[in-house]
Amino acid sequence: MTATAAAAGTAIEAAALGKTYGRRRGPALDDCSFRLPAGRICAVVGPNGAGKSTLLALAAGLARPTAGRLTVLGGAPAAARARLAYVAQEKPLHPQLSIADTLRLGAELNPGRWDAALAQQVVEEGELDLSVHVRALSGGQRTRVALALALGKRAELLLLDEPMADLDPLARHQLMGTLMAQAAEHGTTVVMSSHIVGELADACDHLLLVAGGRVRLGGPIDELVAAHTLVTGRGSAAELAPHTVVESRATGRGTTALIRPAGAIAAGWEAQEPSLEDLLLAHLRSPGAPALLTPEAAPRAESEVPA
Ligand SMILES: Nc1ncnc2c1ncn2[C@@H]1O[C@H](COP(=O)(O)OP(=O)(O)OP(=O)(O)O)[C@@H](O)[C@H]1O
Repeated sequence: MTATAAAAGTAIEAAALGKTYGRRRGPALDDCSFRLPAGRICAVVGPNGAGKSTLLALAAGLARPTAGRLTVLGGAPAAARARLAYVAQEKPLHPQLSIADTLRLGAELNPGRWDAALAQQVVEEGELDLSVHVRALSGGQRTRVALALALGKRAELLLLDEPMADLDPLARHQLMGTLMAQAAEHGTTVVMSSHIVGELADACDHLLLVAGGRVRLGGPIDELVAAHTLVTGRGSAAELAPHTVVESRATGRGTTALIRPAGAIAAGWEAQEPSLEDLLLAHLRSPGAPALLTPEAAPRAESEVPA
């Protein structure tokens, strides 16, 4: 693959990326390196304060890194602004505008790419009256209007910060369906942070786990899950030494551990594939476990990156 072709296939690439807010604070992001291929539906997961919103704001070009390098759609994040849509956690909209005026503003700000029919469909599926002012909407209704704006922009990259958090289960299911159908039809890359594992397992094919400002896991979800094994046995955790032990816990019957196997698992241990939830919980409980980036999520060597 040529350097240009490789760049065309990359939505976001971070190399030793760092962000510190103010001199007195520790870094919100520290030495983060990863690559997100274009066309993926990527979940950004991590505990409160992990740096997820910071990463999305940097990718949206709304904040600047204090260390390292971040490339979005092949260039600087600010240069990609017209081709990406960002929905912030607090879903900022103009409260004094009606929904109709909000969509009209979306059309004016995105000449040549605005999909009025799609934006209107997203609003109408929520049975919202277009003449109602944004200030009169509930949190979940505001989220719907913010997603209508983002989808109407027909962006190549959607950056969604906890998009579904304040939606009721029906609205969540329905909006997620619209989002996934649109992304599949247009090859859109979607990056969304969430704390709801069920929502991610259904919708996302790629994972970025951030904890303590660092990337702990990155890659296709099925590859990350397949790289781990959940073992249960009467022995002690010490017997699992040849493998990378992400987390081990003493249970009534012996030990349960999530490992990254290095070779065969000894007799006496029952092995099974973990669920995505097993994987996330074990890594969240063991922030010191060695990080894992699959080959497609690993950043390219400097020599492969186009100037
Ligand atoms: N504008 C800001 N000024 C100062 N510190 C900030 C700012 N934004 C974030 N931080 C700090 O950076 C760290 C990462 O915050 P961030 O909002 O990125 O985390 P998060 O993973 O999105 O958390 P949550 O799941 O709670 O939304 C936190 O320690 C937070 O206090």
